[in-house]
Amino acid sequence: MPSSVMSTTKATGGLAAPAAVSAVGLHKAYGDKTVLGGIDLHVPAGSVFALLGPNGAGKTTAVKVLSTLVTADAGDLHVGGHDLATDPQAARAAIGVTGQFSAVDGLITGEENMLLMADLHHLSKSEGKRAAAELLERFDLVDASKKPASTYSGGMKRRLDIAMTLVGRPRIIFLDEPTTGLDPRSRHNMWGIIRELVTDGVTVFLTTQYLEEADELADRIAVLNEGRIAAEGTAEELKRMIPGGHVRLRFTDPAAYQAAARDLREATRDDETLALQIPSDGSQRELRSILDWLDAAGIEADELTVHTPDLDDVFFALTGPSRLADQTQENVR
Ligand SMILES: Nc1ncnc2c1ncn2[C@@H]1O[C@H](COP(=O)(O)OP(=O)(O)OP(=O)(O)O)[C@@H](O)[C@H]1O
Repeated sequence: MPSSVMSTTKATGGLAAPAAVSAVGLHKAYGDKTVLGGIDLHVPAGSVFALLGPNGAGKTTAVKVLSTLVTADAGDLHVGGHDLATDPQAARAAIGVTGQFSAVDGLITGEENMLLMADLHHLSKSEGKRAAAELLERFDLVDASKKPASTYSGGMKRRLDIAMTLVGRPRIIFLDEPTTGLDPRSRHNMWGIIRELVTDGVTVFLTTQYLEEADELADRIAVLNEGRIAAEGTAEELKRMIPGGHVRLRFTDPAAYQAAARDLREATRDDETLALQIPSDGSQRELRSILDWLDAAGIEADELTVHTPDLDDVFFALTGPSRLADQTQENVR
């Protein structure tokens, strides 16, 4: 199981920040199939929010509803401060959407796609040309700009899609599975692009099946399973929700190791590396009690590391078959 040395907690985006996207009781059914069973979402402005879930969980449906492409059956929904029920036009003006339902037209060139977008946003000819040139440059598409988009690689198409979205200068961007099908290099490029958007103050609402992606990018993550939010929090909070975390103490002095091992009965010993593994949720309270205990016993460990389960563990525990989910519920603190 991958481990991480304590210290990195991402910014939470600050819950006090005004919500760029908020949903209370979002419900959507197709016929008698409930796709979203009354979910709540809160995305602070300027943050990255990841909706994580397996195939068919309802991620795309959530994006379609929140980006006004599909209407909800129920729910109090606000995007960019606008009520989707009463003012969907204003919400639409604040957002950009890219993803599985890409806007890229393969028959025309990248540049023509950009200019078409500029037209749709009522930019003047010169403004449109300037915006297209700037964005094509920014997304490394200048060389390909005169070629039909159908000849672009998957990564180039996604970049063009985002570039087209940015023509309208949206403050909130929905990215539906932005890196699905991309090779590792293109995926990392896309992550860089997303981080850059956030630096510019844009709020990013992304859906993904990749835990690593949510872990890399998101301030907060909601795990969607069968139309319900199974868990919500920062990556670190989610990892702490499931068992498997521990604190590892490593010693160089065999006597100190033996003394600690004698007293810490719940610890698993590794006599070869002089390391003790203590089950722990990695919380500040538990770490303090371990440190206090070491101090009181006059024992000095040479290294203390906190190992938390990774998001894969969280994902499987929360989105697996019901039996597994029930078992996890019992373990959630
Ligand atoms: N227009 C529709 N009519 C009927 N059922 C639909 C429609 N759109 C989606 N669904 C159903 O809703 C469920 C959720 O679909 P959705 O596309 O939102 O899931 P997802 O989490 O985005 O999955 P994926 O990762 O595969 O894209 C699926 O069972 C799907 O078949």
